[in-house]
Amino acid sequence: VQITQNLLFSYLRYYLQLNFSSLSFSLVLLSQAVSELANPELGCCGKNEETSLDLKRRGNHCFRSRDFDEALRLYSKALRVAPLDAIDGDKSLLASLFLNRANVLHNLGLLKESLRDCHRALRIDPYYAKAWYRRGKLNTLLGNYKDAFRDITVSMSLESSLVGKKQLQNELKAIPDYQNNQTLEHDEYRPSNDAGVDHLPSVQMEVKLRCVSTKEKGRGMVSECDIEEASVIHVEEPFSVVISKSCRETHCHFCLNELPADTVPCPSCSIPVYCSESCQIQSGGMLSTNEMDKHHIFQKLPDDIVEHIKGVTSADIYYFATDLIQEHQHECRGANWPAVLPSDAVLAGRIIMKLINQGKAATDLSNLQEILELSHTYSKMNPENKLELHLLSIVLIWCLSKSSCPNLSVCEASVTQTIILLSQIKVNSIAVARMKSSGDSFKCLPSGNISTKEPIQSLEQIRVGQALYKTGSLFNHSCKPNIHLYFLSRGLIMQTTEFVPTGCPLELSYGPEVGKWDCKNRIRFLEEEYFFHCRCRGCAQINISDLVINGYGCVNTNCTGVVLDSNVATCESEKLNHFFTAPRNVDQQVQMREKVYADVGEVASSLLSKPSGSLHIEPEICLKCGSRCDIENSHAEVNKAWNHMRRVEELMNSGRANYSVLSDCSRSIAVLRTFLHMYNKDIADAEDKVAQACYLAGELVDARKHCEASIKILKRLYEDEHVVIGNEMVKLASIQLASGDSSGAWDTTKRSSQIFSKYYGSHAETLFSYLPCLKQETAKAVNLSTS
Ligand SMILES: C[S@@+](CC[C@H](N)C(=O)[O-])C[C@H]1O[C@@H](n2cnc3c(N)ncnc32)[C@H](O)[C@@H]1O
Repeated sequence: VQITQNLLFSYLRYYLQLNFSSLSFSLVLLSQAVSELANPELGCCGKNEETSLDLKRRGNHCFRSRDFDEALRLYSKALRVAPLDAIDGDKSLLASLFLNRANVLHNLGLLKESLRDCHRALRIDPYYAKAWYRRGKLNTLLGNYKDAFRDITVSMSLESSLVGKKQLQNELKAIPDYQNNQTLEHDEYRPSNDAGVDHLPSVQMEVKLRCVSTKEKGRGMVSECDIEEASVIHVEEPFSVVISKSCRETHCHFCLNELPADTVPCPSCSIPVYCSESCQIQSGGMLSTNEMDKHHIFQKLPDDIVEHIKGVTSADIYYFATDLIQEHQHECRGANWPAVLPSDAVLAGRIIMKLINQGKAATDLSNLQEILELSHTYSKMNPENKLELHLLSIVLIWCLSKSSCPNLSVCEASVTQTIILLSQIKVNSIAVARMKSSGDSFKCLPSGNISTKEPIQSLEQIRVGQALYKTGSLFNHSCKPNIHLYFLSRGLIMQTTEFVPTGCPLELSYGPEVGKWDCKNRIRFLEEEYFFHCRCRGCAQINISDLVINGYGCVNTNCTGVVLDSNVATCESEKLNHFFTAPRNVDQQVQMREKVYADVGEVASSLLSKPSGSLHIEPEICLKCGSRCDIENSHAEVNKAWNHMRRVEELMNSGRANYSVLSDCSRSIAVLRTFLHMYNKDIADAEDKVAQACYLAGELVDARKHCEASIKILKRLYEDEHVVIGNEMVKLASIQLASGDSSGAWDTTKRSSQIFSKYYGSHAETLFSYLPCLKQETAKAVNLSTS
């Protein structure tokens, strides 16, 4: 650590001489990470028996005082730090912790989770009578009577006292269908564990893609055939993935799905947690095996019961997929660098180790670029970004070589190649996202009713991880994408959102989209985050959305024209000029001219009532009637209205929404509508917020009015069937449902489902858990109103 720090500081000093007066936030974080690496207190992420025992004692205390949530938390924490071989009394600490947690889960009504924990306790200790007993009870409750009978029989065989045996005999008799169970033949044991990783759909045989190269965008994917809308065009498992730091305690470190209550810890370090054994093994490898043959104690039992014991306690079923390179294994050596370093560096570490373990990368990493074949934009990065990459790569190579790969040489080649790898990760890795499930609107209550106490659902994504997909990274960006990307577990799925003719580029959005931001903001974002100047159709052609999204209204109250500020006007004029000045051959020029006239014509006729091609863009001048507008004044009024809206929002969040608050909101919207263009996105946002407030206050007629107003604007900014519109329609449907308009709600739900399946195919209902619930509720309401 000392050597690395010295190296880093000399590097820093060198760069600071080159006129770096202040360090960026990420560099401050990096230097903090290096100090943490050097801190012996924070340096070990291994197991700790004492801490685990203490957590167990505290968990027991909470269990006794019936604070089951806290007991669950403490036992799970204790499991994370319990060493594999630790003993508590005469039992394995791990096994007893799993059983204690099973008792808590049972009390919380989480029967399947509890059953899985019993199963875990028994795989560690097959003689654990209490675990067999608990398993039997749970299987009885779950209706698995045959298993219950066998579990309690095993528990009875391990029980030494006569009283205990008698009690268990009574338990056996209480199992329904007891007589039948005694005569049932043995059948294969089916494990009840492991939700497992979702399976990816297949791409239809006829969909064919090709990689082509262009001067403007480098390599990119195009279709080799006509592809229908909503077709799956590409599925891929990642080359490597890393979980987001913010999701470490809430999501599985392998499949990135939400963690269940019965989390599975890593057997050899205290950092990752998994949703199942299968994920743990795929990520970190297999540690323990079961030696069932030595269990002479069970030999007196009938054959079917012995088979049952083997089935429950055998570890064999978890050996599948272990030929994969486990991405966490090299991190699992007691060092804390994977927890301390930024995600980019941990991902780079995983990629390097995978390639070394596969025997592909040289130990000085000199062939890294050739193997990965990824583009990068190192030369376009600013010096501070570069400095960060240089420092990170030194730290990473040092950590890898010290903690897990002594063959890896810390030399110029390995550091240089790692710098390039980090810059490749910046532009090629993809954020793995999930739809946010907590805080969902109209949560389905157990009764199946929809609660109007919750805020309306909003389409919010959380970034659960970062992954490198080798083919996925060949798809270029467009602010008007024709494909959409989503995830099942770690797997990526790409689907067309419109008909794509043969030879057409297949492009997805890296974040910015027409309708979400105006052109200058999209361009700035892509330059800052991805270091390229966007050359997509959305940024090259004039479109209505870019003109109105941040536009002001005309001073002439009868005029529907738009007024632009100087930034937007400059950006939009450049688009117009670019088409006529960019060097092209004559054919192309004619084609482009026709195309741009067609687009401008569309904009002009629908919004500006100008003849095709006569569009002239000037700041502060209405594009339709030519009146001059005082944008500074409009801007000030709009800001005042927004400040007011924000205050109102705070009141609403603290539950103090009432009629006067709502009428204040309506006044603010009126101000926005006076000064902004009628399709300005701020009005849509404000309408949406007010709709939500009205919904919460039970003012459903107003809620509907505002929600519909928001949808109307969004349809102008995006396309009619954009997923954003689908999301707004879900809100509208819930308002319609609450206000008794069942047929309207039914219709809206149907339309939103169509939109979601265009974007998420058959997985729409799995990914948006509220959709089936809403469908069910609207169908029920329609049936009620017609019967
Ligand atoms: C994930 S890679 C896509 C594949 C890449 N074109 C290649 O050759 O490997 C992202 C890089 O592609 C280029 N790119 C993608 N979309 C672009 C766009 N709309 N305009 C210009 N360049 C683009 C940029 O160089 C960007 O850094």
